[in-house]
Amino acid sequence: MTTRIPLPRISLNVGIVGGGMAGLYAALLLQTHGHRVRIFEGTDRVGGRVHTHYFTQEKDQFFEAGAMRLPHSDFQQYTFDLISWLHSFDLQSDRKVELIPYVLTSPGNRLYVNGVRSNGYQVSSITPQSINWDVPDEYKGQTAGDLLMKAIGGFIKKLEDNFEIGFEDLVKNWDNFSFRFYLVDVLRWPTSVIDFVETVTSQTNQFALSVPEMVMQNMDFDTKTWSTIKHGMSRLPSAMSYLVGYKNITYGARVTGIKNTDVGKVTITAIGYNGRIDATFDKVILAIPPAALKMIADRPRWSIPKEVAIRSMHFEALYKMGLRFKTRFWERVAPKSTRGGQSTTDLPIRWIVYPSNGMGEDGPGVLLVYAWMTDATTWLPLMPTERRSLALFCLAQMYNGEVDTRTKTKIDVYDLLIGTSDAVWSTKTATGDAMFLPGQFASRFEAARQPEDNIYFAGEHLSYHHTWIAGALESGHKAVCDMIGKVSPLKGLLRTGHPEQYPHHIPKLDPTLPPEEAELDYGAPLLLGSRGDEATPDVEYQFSPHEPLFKFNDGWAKSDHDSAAKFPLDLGGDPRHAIGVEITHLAGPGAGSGRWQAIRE
Ligand SMILES: Cc1cc2nc3c(=O)[nH]c(=O)nc-3n(C[C@H](O)[C@H](O)[C@H](O)COP(=O)(O)OP(=O)(O)OC[C@H]3O[C@@H](n4cnc5c(N)ncnc54)[C@H](O)[C@@H]3O)c2cc1C
Repeated sequence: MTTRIPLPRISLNVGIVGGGMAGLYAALLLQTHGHRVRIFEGTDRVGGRVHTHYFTQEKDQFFEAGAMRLPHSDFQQYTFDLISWLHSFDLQSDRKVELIPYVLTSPGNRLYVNGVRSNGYQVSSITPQSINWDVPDEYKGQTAGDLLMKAIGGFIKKLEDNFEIGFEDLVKNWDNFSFRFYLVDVLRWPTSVIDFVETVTSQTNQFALSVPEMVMQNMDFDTKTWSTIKHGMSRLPSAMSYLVGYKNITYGARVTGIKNTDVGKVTITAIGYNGRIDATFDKVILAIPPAALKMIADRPRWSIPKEVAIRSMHFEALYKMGLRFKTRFWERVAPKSTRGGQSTTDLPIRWIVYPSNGMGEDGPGVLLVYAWMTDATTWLPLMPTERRSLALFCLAQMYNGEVDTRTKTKIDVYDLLIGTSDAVWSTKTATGDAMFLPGQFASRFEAARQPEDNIYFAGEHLSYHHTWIAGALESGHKAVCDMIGKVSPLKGLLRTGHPEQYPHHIPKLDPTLPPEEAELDYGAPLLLGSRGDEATPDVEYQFSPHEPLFKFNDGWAKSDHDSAAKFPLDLGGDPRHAIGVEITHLAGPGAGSGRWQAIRE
């Protein structure tokens, strides 16, 4: 039987700043409850920290510059529910979001730490003894995994039993302490043991984060089954933006001003190469990282705790380089070939992640190196070509001289390289990932999430699950609930199964239908923009073009019901102002031309 959710008496016009996962999710949720949205995205693409870089359009020639894997834990249900919700639509094949297994660890993964080569499959089984790490005798035979679980297992158990009580307890008792302090002063671990566990299971200085942050990060990794998205994680924001409706998104629009109006609405100012737009909405969601929000100077001043939170919530840099080689040599090398998973080293590259897509295939393949925190920031001052040289130098230490079992030739990563693309997620561009310092869950989190008049806040940093897509979705859901009252998250009709098994017909999206008629027969009145888009008709806006070329309506475009479609869909961005990620492509000798080239995105 079909339950229809009635259209709300008042359909709100909501401006959303940021087209990342939090912003897109909030937009879809609002639309399914009959509200209209316009997303302002500063760059020329949606997805934010979900960003697949495609070296070529050939199969599996990509790397994930941002999010790459999804653990099947209870806490990640937001993401899987969203994906099954997307399955309710008859999306065309290049927008379908299909899960494939992600291999977290695999036989043949390596460990190269302290100059010792060891088996990195199940890296948590490494003991200090096995890699000559000098620790007091009673610790020599203990594995990194056991040590870590002894430290945090009790906290994780409490969270699993009852998340709310467990988390409150964790914050009340331990938030003011760094994880390192807890290990030294409470568990009395010697520094050498702490350094061993940190080096092998995480990244340099990660134990400087708060106890709750470390517990949450490890809890999410303590999951057996993982997935990734076939053909790249960008499929997810791409499908979402299609459903939001292309005409409801303005790209290249960096928001620089937010004002409360006298009649209780909110005006957003966005700029780009093509001009400036001022648009007034009933309500606004700011789904951008705090470093980006902080730099919007022209906005209301909120409470002291809120302003301190915006200034201080801690983010850490992340660094990834995708390297495309002529062969998937890591799958063919003797004796330690591998399919998927990751190797660990104390060399600057820290982790080598092997692709879970295209395993066993012939032809070129892409692997990536991945560093967090201090291990990431040390890459940033280097020139792109230096970064490439360093990555290759480290990979050569891991593989050069070993034999490719198929060609019987020696592996030389320099010769095999076709090209690189590296992604710098740094606080310079207002990203990285939220990783809270001591005291920040207790003193910053609630203040930062609190709505202010008609302004609401979202982003992974405002959820319990930092560094995950699920956290961004959870925050988008909370912002929408704060705005319109409690609503359910987006869920598929069935939790599992293929679209063909859904009990209702799968609606075809018909762009000619007006939105009011475009209802899914299982319920929500759908204002999804891909059908009957009318681009927020009641929104008052002014567009001030930089160039006469863009002049229409005597130099100002003002919305009304007849000319609503003129709402600019791209302000052109501003190449001088980097938002999000800096991506640099370098062609290697294997690219064909023999010249090594650099292209900056
Ligand atoms: C390297 C890396 C690896 C990761 N790995 C995983 C993983 O394996 N699994 C997982 O689940 N998660 C992973 N994550 C985390 C996940 O990607 C993020 O938690 C999530 O995507 C954050 O979404 P968001 O909407 O909160 O923020 P964002 O994605 O940062 O979105 C914010 C958007 O706002 C835009 N913006 C910023 N300022 C302005 C402005 N002034 N005006 C207009 N627009 C603006 C930005 O361009 C961006 O599109 C990873 C992240 C990174 C960086």
